[in-house]
This record gives sequence, C-alpha cells and structure tokens, in this order.
Amino acid sequence: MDHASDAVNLPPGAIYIREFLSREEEGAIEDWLDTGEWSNTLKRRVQHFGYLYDYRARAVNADAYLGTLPEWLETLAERLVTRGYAIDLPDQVIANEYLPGQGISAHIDCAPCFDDTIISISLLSQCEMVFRERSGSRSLAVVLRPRSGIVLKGASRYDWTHEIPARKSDVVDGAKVDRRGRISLTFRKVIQTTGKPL
Ligand SMILES: O=C(O)CCC(=O)C(=O)O
Ligand SMILES: [Fe+2]
Repeated sequence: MDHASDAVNLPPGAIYIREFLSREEEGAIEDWLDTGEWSNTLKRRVQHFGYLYDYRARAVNADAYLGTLPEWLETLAERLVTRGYAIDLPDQVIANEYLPGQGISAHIDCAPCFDDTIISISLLSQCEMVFRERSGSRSLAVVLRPRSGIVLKGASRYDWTHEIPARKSDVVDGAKVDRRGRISLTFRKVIQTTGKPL
C-alpha cells in the first residue's frame, strides 16, 4: 500500500485542507460537543446534527429532520462554501468520537442520500484514512492531522471506499505515533430522504 504522510497522494477528486481549524476552535468544538448528547448505539460515540442518519436503513428517513445546524456548525459549513470546498451549504453533520483502537469500516457515504461533496474535519489526534478503489486493486493511505480537513468528491467519493483502521497507533513519517482520542465532524448536504430502506 502507498502511504502518504501529508496528503501528497490522494485518490482522484479528494482535497486535503491543512489547518482548517485554529487550536482555539478545536478546543471550543470539544466544549460544544461536551454539552451535547452522545449516542452510544455504535461502537464509537456519535452526535447527529441537521438530520438523523439511519445506519441500519442506510438512509435519511423522511422524519429525520432535527432542525437547522447549531450556530457553531453553521459557521464552519459557511466557511467550507466561502473557501470553495463545497458549492451547496452542508445541512447535515455527524460528530464521531474514536478512542485509540476504534475506527470505521470501509464504506462509501450513502450516494442517494447526500450530494457529491463529503467533508470530514479532524480534531485532537492524527489517524490514517485508507482508500480502496472499488473496481481495482489500488489502495492508499493518508494521514489526517488534527485540525485538517479532507474533501471527498468525484471518484474519491463514489469509486473508492474509505475507512479508518481500528488501531492504537499509526506510522507517520516512518515513526510510530500513538493515537489519542479523535473527534471528526463530517459535513454533508442531504439530497434525498426516504421512509424506506434503499
Ligand atoms: O472520521 C472520519 O474522518 C470519517 C467518518 C466517515 O467516513 C463517515 O462518517 O462517513
Ligand atoms: Fe464516510
């Protein structure tokens, strides 16, 4: 597998955003999430904003609307648009918390549910994200640094799966680095809701 330490080697269509957040914002987001309610239904803790995503149905159900994004997330969503990373304003965000040893298995974000731009912002710990081409044997790994963002659109969104290996450490620039607790915020725009599984 090809290892890219600082996102020189991304799947086609992906964009790596260095230092999307300041350290102050990173701390403030942690505090905002602390005041919210984490769901424990998955192995990792999550909070959903805007719309609830139904992991079992792999759908955004018709009754899933939770309301507009809170102001602190709306500000970040607007920044993604003003900086040109998203064309339409994201209206759905999932916060994921990964303790060392936790990850997310290979997947493609629901294609009918969300538009073509998925953006994940990393906080508090590095981790490796692994991409695998669906109709091929290519794979590559990118180290996501705290406060960075990764935009998945085009082929990187639809033709490659992404995953975070469930490990306690990553190899960064040839050195083993222990993971700390990581939080990510994934921004999406809902384009289709349904009451039925897709
Ligand atoms: O934690 C991340 O950066 C990725 C999360 C993700 O892939 C997802 O929620 O679909
Ligand atoms: Fe994803």
